[in-house]
Amino acid sequence: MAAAAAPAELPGDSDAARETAGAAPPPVGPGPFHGPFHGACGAGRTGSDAAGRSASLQLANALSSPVLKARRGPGEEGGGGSAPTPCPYHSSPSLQAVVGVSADTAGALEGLIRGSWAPNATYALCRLGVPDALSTAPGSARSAAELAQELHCDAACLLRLLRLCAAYGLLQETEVAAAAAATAGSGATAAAAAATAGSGATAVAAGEAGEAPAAAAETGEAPPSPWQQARDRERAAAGAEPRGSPAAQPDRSGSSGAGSGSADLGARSGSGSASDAASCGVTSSAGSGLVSSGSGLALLSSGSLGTAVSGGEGGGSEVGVGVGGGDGAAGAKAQSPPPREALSRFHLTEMGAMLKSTHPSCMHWLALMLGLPGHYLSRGFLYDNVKEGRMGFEKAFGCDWYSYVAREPLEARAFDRAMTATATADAQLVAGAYDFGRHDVVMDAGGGHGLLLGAILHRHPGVRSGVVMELPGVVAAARRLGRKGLERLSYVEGDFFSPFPRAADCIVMRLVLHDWPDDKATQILRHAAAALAQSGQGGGGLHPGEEGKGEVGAEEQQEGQRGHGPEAAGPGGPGGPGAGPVGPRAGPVLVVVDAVLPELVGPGASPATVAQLEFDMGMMLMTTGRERSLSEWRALLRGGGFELQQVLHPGGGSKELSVLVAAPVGI
Ligand SMILES: C[S@@+](CC[C@H](N)C(=O)[O-])C[C@H]1O[C@@H](n2cnc3c(N)ncnc32)[C@H](O)[C@@H]1O
Repeated sequence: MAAAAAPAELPGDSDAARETAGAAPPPVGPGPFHGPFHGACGAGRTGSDAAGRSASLQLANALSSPVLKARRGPGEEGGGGSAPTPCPYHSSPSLQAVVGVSADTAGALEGLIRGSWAPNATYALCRLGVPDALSTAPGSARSAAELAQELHCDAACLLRLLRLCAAYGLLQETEVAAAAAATAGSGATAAAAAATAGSGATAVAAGEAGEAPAAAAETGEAPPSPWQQARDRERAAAGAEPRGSPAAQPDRSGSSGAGSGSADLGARSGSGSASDAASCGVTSSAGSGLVSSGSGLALLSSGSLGTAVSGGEGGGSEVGVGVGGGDGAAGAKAQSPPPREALSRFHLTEMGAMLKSTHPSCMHWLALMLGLPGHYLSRGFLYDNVKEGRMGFEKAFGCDWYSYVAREPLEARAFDRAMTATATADAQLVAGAYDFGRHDVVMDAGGGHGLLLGAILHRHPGVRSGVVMELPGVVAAARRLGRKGLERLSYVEGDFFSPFPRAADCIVMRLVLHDWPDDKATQILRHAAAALAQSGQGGGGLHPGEEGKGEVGAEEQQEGQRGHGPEAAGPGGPGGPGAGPVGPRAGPVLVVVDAVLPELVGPGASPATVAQLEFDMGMMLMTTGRERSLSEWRALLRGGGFELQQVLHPGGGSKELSVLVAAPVGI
């Protein structure tokens, strides 16, 4: 009882305590796992010397080895017939871990446990505004320091985030000095600066000039800095061109940040003379907070004196640029090289550009949604969720997800637009997977901003009209987004837990049913079945008394915002693949677009399955919803009045959604 009442003890605590209590003395000497096996298990215990203990550990190592055990064969354990002497090391959990766990498996498990920082990193990147502050043009790359100043954040920390994001493929890192070197040779300012600095000044930034060590020796330039040398070695190991070779030089055509045809930091100053950087008296606060910027470098180029740029809020950083600083203090300051955040520049890759807030993919919003507290913090409540069987989100925030977004405008906006982002990837696939053109009225229930329905209408001219049924707030947002070119699309306010306000002969639900547990999903399905039945009775219009309620007319769509509305669905419109002459009308159907989990899961599951199962955790935490296997879908649909007819796999998308086509039973 007492033990059970000790809440602070986590599973494994008591094991750890036992291990500590019975722990073997620490190994002495060169360590137990070096050198050949020799001696017997008890040998180390009879002697008190370090060598004995070491031998004992070696023995423990050997005895614990599954390979040796297998070689010895049964009955040989302990050797010689006498009872084996218990070895304290043999039973040590630490030693067992070392000898009994494969490094590959342990490494894979560690990787799994640590997971990826990508959601946090992309969220931070977007929230800081980095994608919007960068472009894809290599020539307009900007230093971390410059970005930090503009975005009011810490330059050194930002640099580290940017480098991680570069490794994810979102950014490309280049060097300001390498670009600068391209122009420094002929730069009048460089020469003037070098002359002003006087001989004997230390060339602090020449290591950034973009030369390999050998080339530097030939030209008499200062050797590369240690971190630069380390990177050169990394590059050489990776088979890349060494720095300074033409292939390793960044695109110089647009090195605007450094200023064209002028001198820059790290310029080649010639043997024994001061580098431009040294002569410019670059200063650094406590050696860490220096901020340089494209504009700062431009000032260098134009020979401005005494330019000081203060860093952002947290950085406490500054750059002091003083061409012609001949005094001893300036020379001493110039000894410390400019920090990397002033030298490393970044531009967006094509993938990174999708994180701009203006990009039509809306990935910016997906990154925000996944990093904002609603999504990110609720993950920390997974244990509680499983332990108590109650939505972790509710435990974390005291309400359900939809109540939460109703009071958190940023999360609401991020959520709605993130839905559009994921719909963008699926819209074309889904529109082409099923012949919607055989239906008269297609309704997307819980259809968000209407991007999927827009793609369907665009691709299937045979559909007379499409209607998105959504919550009032979403319909209002959709009004602002516009639907230019899709006059057949309308929006209607509705609640799918009540009778649908309109009838339709095809009802689509993408990522709707997975939001809800079976009993709620069954309610939605029954209302959908009723709306389909209504269409069969000529009830394609509004229900009595519903005329005009919440309907968004074309005249209300004036505030078009490019890129987000259904017209952004992309190619594949009328005349595209899948479009064709209007054929015979089909019977009423429900088209569910959702994940289908495998019935059994084990090692080797596809990345899509892993993504689906991870999504399932999100559903459990935030919505009480769930992903379902095919047998679960079939049962759910049957309970809601449908018979599953077809399962289509259009492929693609991050978690490979399936298209389930079901017919209402008894219509
Ligand atoms: C996970 S989102 C999917 C949105 C869209 N179908 C898509 O694929 O992008 C679920 C949608 O259901 C809507 N929704 C939630 N509760 C609803 C209700 N009671 N009636 C109608 N729509 C609702 C939400 O506003 C949200 O847009």
